[in-house]
Amino acid sequence: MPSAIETRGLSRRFGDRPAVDRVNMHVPERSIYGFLGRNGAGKTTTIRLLLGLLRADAGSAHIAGIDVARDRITAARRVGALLEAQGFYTHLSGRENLDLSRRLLGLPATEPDRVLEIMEMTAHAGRRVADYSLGMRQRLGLARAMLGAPPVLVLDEPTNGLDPEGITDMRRFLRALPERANATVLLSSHLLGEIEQTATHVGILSHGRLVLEGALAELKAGLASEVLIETDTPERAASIARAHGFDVVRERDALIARFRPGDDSRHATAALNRVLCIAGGVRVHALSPRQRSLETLYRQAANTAAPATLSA
Ligand SMILES: Nc1ncnc2c1ncn2[C@@H]1O[C@H](COP(=O)(O)OP(=O)(O)OP(=O)(O)O)[C@@H](O)[C@H]1O
Repeated sequence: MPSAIETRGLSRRFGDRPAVDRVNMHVPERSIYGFLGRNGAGKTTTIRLLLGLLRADAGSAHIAGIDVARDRITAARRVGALLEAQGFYTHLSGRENLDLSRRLLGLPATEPDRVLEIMEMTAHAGRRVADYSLGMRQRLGLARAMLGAPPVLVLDEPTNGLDPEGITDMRRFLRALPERANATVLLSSHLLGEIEQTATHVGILSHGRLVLEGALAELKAGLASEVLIETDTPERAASIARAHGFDVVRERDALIARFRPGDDSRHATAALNRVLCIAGGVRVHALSPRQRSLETLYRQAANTAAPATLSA
């Protein structure tokens, strides 16, 4: 599948600290790519590099096939962004704000109405932005990012600060965007639930390194299945299971057995049960399968990127 965004060895330091460290990113066309990482992981710096707002120290970034460093203006025309500061004139209406932006971009006069309709904002277009809810402002921001129909949309934490209803609303728009706007969406967030519910692909950034990337469903399918062991004697259960070759970990108060990827989890659970109850005499109250979640992927990926590996 062709890439809407592609970076090779993309790097940027601040002082002697790498903020973005040799990142090779592939965002497939028409995907919703969840760009995940803790605060300070380097998401915003990567986005600024992609938008040509910051120069890379090394490596390259291509947006819709255009090299951002070589042809910043053309690359910028292929990407629409919704960043934190929206900068609307609040005494003007939504439509007037969009019209100002479209004039600056030299786009046809029909553009504001086109994007307002995509974002279901036509009915509110004549109202002053000062009277908009935060959710409506975010929708207007998204509409503005779509002016000129760029093939790539970059959205930085688009649900930040929204109330639950606004979040549900925004997620619905996000999921529909590739189809409605005929665009690829890079969605930056530090919220796993957000990405899990909207993204088709993920890239996980940790200490400036891209530690995991791929189609979310495939990554989840590749995860080993896990079961939660409920027992009154977790220490004993863990040591018996380990002695029989099971991979057992403690997570806060829970005891988890992780099977190998590809293992039949029903057989593996039965084998674990035999070992604990029959061979070990452990009283097991329950062995419950755990959902293969983005959280597991995230935890495993983040653990593979200790800061010690970061020096260039
Ligand atoms: N202009 C700057 N000068 C110095 N250091 C910076 C600058 N911008 C970012 N950094 C540092 O680079 C690292 C990555 O920051 P960045 O803002 O890209 O992370 P982030 O993943 O977007 O986090 P957040 O979600 O908090 O915005 C951090 O250690 C940050 O302190």
